[in-house]
Amino acid sequence: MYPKLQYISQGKTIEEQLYNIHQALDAGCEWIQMRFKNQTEKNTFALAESVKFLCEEYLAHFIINDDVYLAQQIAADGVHLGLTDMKITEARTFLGTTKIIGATANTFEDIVFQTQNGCDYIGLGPFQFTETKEKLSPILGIEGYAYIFNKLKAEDIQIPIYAIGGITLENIESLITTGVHRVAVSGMITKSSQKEKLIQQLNEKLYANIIV
Ligand SMILES: Cc1ncc(COP(=O)(O)OP(=O)(O)O)c(N)n1
Ligand SMILES: Cc1ncsc1CCOP(=O)(O)O
Ligand SMILES: [Mg+2]
Repeated sequence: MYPKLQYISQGKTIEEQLYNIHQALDAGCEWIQMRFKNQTEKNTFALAESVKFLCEEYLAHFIINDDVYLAQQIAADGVHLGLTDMKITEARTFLGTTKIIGATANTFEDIVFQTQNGCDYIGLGPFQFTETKEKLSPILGIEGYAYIFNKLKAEDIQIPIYAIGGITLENIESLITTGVHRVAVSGMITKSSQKEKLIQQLNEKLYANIIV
């Protein structure tokens, strides 16, 4: 099963991205999503090659944001796709069944739709406001997660779900009360001056529950 913590990379340059990813891996992150927006094909490819090498060294999962072709080209472990990116069914046909395909959802209906289309996990959010992403979907808050997780339970829908969007260490316990046991985070780890301690604390909270 996938790690319960996914780090989404940040950085405006290849160097900044590599620095942040290396730091996250050194601090114990076991799953990296490379998110490098508005870049040339050449830059994105160069970064992806270096990140693949790093993730292999650290035995970490490595997925790429948005770009299914790049994920295949460099043999990444998979891809994360939003509601306006390539369709999950198309990506599955292209990548096959061995690759991880993550899908974004903002509502219960999105989760049902993306799950039926064959994704492996869901990134559900945004939890709260974040500067990391522009054009955010409606904020879910604790109430939104509680509502959606109740419906998932009632309809016995089972798929790994990662909360995302402005999440901090202080939010984890209340998220867990709603049924969330997995998070995808960017700013909290990138900005932390004590990454190793933070990741240890996050994992302690996420793995404290018996649900895996
Ligand atoms: C784990 C995870 N969940 C959601 C997203 C958001 O994807 P998307 O809606 O396609 O937005 P961009 O990240 O492409 O701006 C994600 N990346 N990861
Ligand atoms: C990519 C993405 N999709 C919804 S919120 C978000 C940003 C997550 O980053 P952060 O943890 O810094 O809010
Ligand atoms: Mg996207």
